[in-house]
Parts: sequence; structure tokens; C-alpha cells
Amino acid sequence: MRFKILRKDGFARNALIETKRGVIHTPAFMPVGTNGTVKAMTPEEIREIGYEIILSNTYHLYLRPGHETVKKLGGIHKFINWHGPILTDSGGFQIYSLASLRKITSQGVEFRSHIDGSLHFITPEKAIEIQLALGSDIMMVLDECVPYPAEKEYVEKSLKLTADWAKRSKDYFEKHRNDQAVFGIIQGGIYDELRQKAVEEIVKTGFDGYALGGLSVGEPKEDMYRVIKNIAPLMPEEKPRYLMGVGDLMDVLHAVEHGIDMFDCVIPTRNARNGTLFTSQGRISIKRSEFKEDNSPLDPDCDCYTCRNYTKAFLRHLYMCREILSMRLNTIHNLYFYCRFFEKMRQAIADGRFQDFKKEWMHVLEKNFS
Ligand SMILES: CNc1nc2cc(C(=O)NN)ccc2[nH]1
Ligand SMILES: [Zn+2]
Repeated sequence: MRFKILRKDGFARNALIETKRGVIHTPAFMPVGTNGTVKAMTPEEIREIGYEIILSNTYHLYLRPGHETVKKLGGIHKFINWHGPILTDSGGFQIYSLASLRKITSQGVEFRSHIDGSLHFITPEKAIEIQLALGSDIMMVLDECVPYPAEKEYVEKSLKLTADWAKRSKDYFEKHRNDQAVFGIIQGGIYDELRQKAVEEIVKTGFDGYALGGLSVGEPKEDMYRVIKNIAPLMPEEKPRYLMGVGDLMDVLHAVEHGIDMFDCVIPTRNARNGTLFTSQGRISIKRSEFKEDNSPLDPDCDCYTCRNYTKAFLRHLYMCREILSMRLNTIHNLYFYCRFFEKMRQAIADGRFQDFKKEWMHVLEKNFS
């Protein structure tokens, strides 16, 4: 995997990640395809909107249908019919947020499946073995995603385990890699000095890219913003920086300003299914009665399939009927909005006008025009 910085505008970077399955232009947004599908979308629609990489969750695919099954069927790209780059999360976060009866030992993490309660034990090596079997292009080490709030002593202890697990994941990866990439994950809660130590430890092991994990887990925005501002610039400048689970476009602007290159978040897809749509005039909730007879397109400045062919009145009607088409049309629009936003942001960095872009969008994004 090659990372080439094309332009810098302050700490913001406009770059390329070259993988064997295609190029990713950064800053990049990765739609979340948890069970191997970006909910309600076909892979062709995702590609047509303009996405170059999607995220899939190791935890879910390991539990169902199973990584050996996916391998037997020809690997994840064939299985889900997406032939571009795929990044798989290691499961650290899902085990923390979804599974039950979690037990963390120095060897690995024991948990019960949220699907059928079956007992599982994942080690740093096993997490990589699963991702290799799936055949993902960018893998994540197994870490402990520290919950919020967490005492400083707990975080300090957890960091030692996460650094040891990062080394074990990397060693296993080095023995079995074939033209894939592996990213390290920086934890450390909201404690800047612990985060700084984590960067030093994880960089010592050496990875193809570095992720900021353990954020957007319920901590106050100002803590998340401070950690991003102080820690992102300390992460290796010549490697991709990935902020996991973020996010809201205001947060994306702040993170890109401080040198983050990659993002994943369920906001555009999950909000679409709940009728919250992002438009150039701000966020709207399509179920509101004011749209009952509104014959105008969802967003006059958007040329996505949904905005070109349907009215707010029809989108509201589909939502009220809980029609499947509601999920599809809303998701198409929100993903298109995010994709265009990232495209314009990359161009703004390339033109040296990131600060103008950020100012221009800040007040749009905080506006709920209904
Ligand atoms: C939605 N918030 C959010 N925080 C995340 C943190 C991690 C992480 O630390 N993984 N090791 C992953 C996904 C996340 N999504
Ligand atoms: Zn649209």
C-alpha cells in the first residue's frame, strides 16, 4: 500500500492511498457495510455515488456466516460483490459495544455472541487470522476500545495491553501477509499524555497506517476535539491517519483540519433510515407534517437520483408507510451528500482554500432548517 500526499493546506492533507484493488482519494469517507452490505444499497449504487472503499465488521462476519465460510466461498470481495478496497475493523469496538459477558485477559478477549449467546475467545493473532481469511485489504489490530468514562489508572493499564496486542497482531500479520495493509490503533481515553505515550508505543511496532480509536464513545465533544487537535499531528505524517467511528460533518471538518485522512460512520446511513436527511440548507426530518404537500425536491442543490425524481411529499409518505423504498431513497441521498462533501473538501485542500470551505460549511451544518 502506498500513501502519497498531493497537497497540504495547514495540517489538512489531500492524498492518495494506492491499494491492489484500487486508489482511495483522501480525505475519504468509508460507508459502513457491517454484514457485508451498506444497508439498503447495492455495491453498484455505492460505486456509482462515488465511494472507493467500504468498511466491513470482522466481529459480525466472524459470527455469521463465519470467516472460514467466506474464505471457502472465495473471500469477502466475491461474497459481497464489491471489488474495490475493503477495510475491516478488528472487532475490538463491537465486542465492547455489542457482545455480552466480556472478559479481558492478557491473552485475549472472551465474549458471548449478541446473536446466539455462544462463547468465543479472540486473541490478537486470531483477529488478524479472521481478517486474512476474509481477504480484506486494510486490517485493524485487536485493541481494547476503552469505554468512557474510564479512570486514568485503568486507561494506563489498558494501554499496556493494547500495545502488547498490537505487537502480537503485527507479528502474526508479518508471517502471513500478502499485499494487504495493517493499521495500528491509538487508544488512551481523554488523557492527552497517555495518548502521546500510546502513539510512541504503537509507532515503535510500525504499521502501514494509524487509527485514533476510543473516541465518539460518549465523551464530551470538547474532549474529543482536544484529543484530535493534540494527538493527530503526532501520528506519523507519512502514513494515513484514520479516525474511527467519526462522524458528524462538523467533527470531520475539525479532524481534517488537524490532519486526519480517513473516516467511517453510520450517521449518513442510520440517520437516512430514521428520516433525518442532510441538505445544503441544513438537516431536515422528512416525517414532519410540513412536508405533507411539499412538491419540491428534497434538496434543490443536489443531483442525486432521489432529488432528481421525487418530492419531499412522496419521501415523507414512504417514510410514514415504513416502505422499504424510503430507506433506499433516503440512504442514496445521504450517502451522495457525504460523498460530494468529501469531494468538495478534497478540492478545497488542493486549492489551498480549506479554511474558507470550513467557514462556509460550519453554519450550514449546525442549521436544522426543520
Ligand atoms: C461511533 N463511535 C465509535 N468509536 C469507535 C472506536 C473504535 C475503536 O476504538 N476500535 N478499536 C471503533 C469504532 C468506533 N465507533
Ligand atoms: Zn439528493
